[in-house]
Amino acid sequence: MFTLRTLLKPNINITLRTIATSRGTPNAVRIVEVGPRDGLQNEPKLLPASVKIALINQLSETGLRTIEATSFVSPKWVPQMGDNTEVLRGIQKRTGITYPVLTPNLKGFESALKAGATEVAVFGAASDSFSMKNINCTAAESIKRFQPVIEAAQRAEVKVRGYVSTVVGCPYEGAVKPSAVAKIVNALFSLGCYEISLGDTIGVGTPGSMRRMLDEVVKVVPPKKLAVHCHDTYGQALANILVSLEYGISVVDSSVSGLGGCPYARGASGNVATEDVVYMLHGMGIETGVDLEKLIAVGRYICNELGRPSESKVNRAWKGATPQKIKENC
Ligand SMILES: CC(C)(COP(=O)([O-])OP(=O)([O-])OC[C@H]1O[C@@H](n2cnc3c(N)ncnc32)[C@H](O)[C@@H]1OP(=O)([O-])[O-])[C@@H](O)C(=O)NCCC(=O)NCCSC(=O)C[C@@](C)(O)CC(=O)[O-]
Repeated sequence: MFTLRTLLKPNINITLRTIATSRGTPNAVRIVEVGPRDGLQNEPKLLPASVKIALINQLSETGLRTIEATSFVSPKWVPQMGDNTEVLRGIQKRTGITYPVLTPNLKGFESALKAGATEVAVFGAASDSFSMKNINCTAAESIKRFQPVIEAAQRAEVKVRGYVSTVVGCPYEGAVKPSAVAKIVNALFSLGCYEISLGDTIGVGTPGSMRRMLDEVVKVVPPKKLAVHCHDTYGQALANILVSLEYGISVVDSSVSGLGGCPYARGASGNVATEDVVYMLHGMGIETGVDLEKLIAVGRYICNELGRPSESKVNRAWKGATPQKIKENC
């Protein structure tokens, strides 16, 4: 049964275990911008491909090195991503930037390859109910489905990232056991994914539940091979990212202006906003290579297209301060 109490269970061992597991906060973080995919996939109104292309091209100017462009999933399941080939072919691909796409099966992988993908991602979950709703198979079945995708990608010299959803809580099953997360993380890593992104799909995690989960996961995959993917439903995303940094994780997924949500996770809000993550990291002296001012302009562009205010607190607060002024202030 899903209860917040289980997720918020206090853990008196946190301090001791944090000291024991802390690998030191990294000096630099790579941000994986998921706005064009995760951010837009849930939009009920179909956006023209030209807007998605303009969004990605503008993001390419901000210093981001990884921009998830689209997904090669069934258009019956996620209509918004039905223009995947047009988008991937239409963007200006910059040297030094990768544009990964989601591929749930071999059919998706083959279409992505034809459209010019050089990096793909498979996506599983730590809870069977979410996996069934999302990709129509259990977690164990998904591993069997991903194996030929990863093999085909290896033959084509295409890098594969692995996602694990519901790493803390599942909208259908409630609290998820850290051991279940570690099991699928290990399976994806063993299959050949170069990095595993840990998704708090419905944004219910707290620093306590993140630590309990990470304690198990870092036993099977080193922090350097992990990323975190936090949704901000309960306003905990930045705190959870901070905890992940303490574990030595240096890759953070986020979405410009906090766009998004998963169509198969009721009530889940958008990803943590890239502007907010960059602001926090720069304030901590951690490099991202991202120009915050340019990013804010991109956030405003896409929010204007969608006709809604930005979900990023930094974007809303930004009144034309230069990055230098911000640096001095925080
Ligand atoms: C995985 C499937 C396809 C299985 O769906 P299925 O119905 O089990 O697939 P199937 O193999 O039985 O095929 C059924 C139909 O789909 C077609 N089909 C089959 N595969 C493809 C494909 N790749 N591209 C295009 N079409 C495809 C196939 O050709 C067939 O067409 P029909 O004969 O009926 O005309 C389906 O469940 C699906 O597309 N799910 C989409 C899930 C999705 O995109 N979810 C959102 C992304 S995950 C996420 O947001 C979480 C994450 C990653 O951000 C991390 C986090 O926050 O936790």
